[in-house]
Amino acid sequence: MLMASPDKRIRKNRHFYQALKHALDGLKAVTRHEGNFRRELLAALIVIAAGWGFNVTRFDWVLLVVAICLVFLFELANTIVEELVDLVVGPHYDPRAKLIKDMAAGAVLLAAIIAIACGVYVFGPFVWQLLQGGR
Ligand SMILES: Nc1ncnc2c1ncn2[C@@H]1O[C@H](COP(=O)(O)OP(=O)(O)OP(=O)(O)O)[C@@H](O)[C@H]1O
Repeated sequence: MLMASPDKRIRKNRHFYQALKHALDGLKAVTRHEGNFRRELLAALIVIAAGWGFNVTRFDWVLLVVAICLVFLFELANTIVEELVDLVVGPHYDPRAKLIKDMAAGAVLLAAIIAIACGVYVFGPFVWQLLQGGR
């Protein structure tokens, strides 16, 4: 279960900075408590470093950034679904809870497959060239 920030206010945000702080609190919580999110952050940093190293084209950068954002957004949505299901169902087995969580995990899996396909499209030719050069 994720831990909320200690701020106990439940009324509407009074100004933009308050809304921004709460949004950042949410991102901080998911980064601190979700191992998958941290692993994806590390993978994103490696992909960005590889993009730099191989000096990929602007189009390739767009593909990589969209792929990275896609995975982060789906992982965030999956975490929200898990938290909501746990809030409603609690520590009990419920076949609908299982279905909902499995579908949310399936959505992350699809996003990850799309991201991997983008990675193979961008880096595949470089890796192929390296392998050819090594022979
Ligand atoms: N209340 C429940 N009733 C039935 N099945 C559940 C319930 N909670 C979780 N499950 C099953 O256990 C799996 C893991 O659920 P859990 O909430 O622990 O996700 P998780 O392992 O933290 O996922 P992630 O790795 O994406 O964070 C779910 O995909 C689902 O199949």
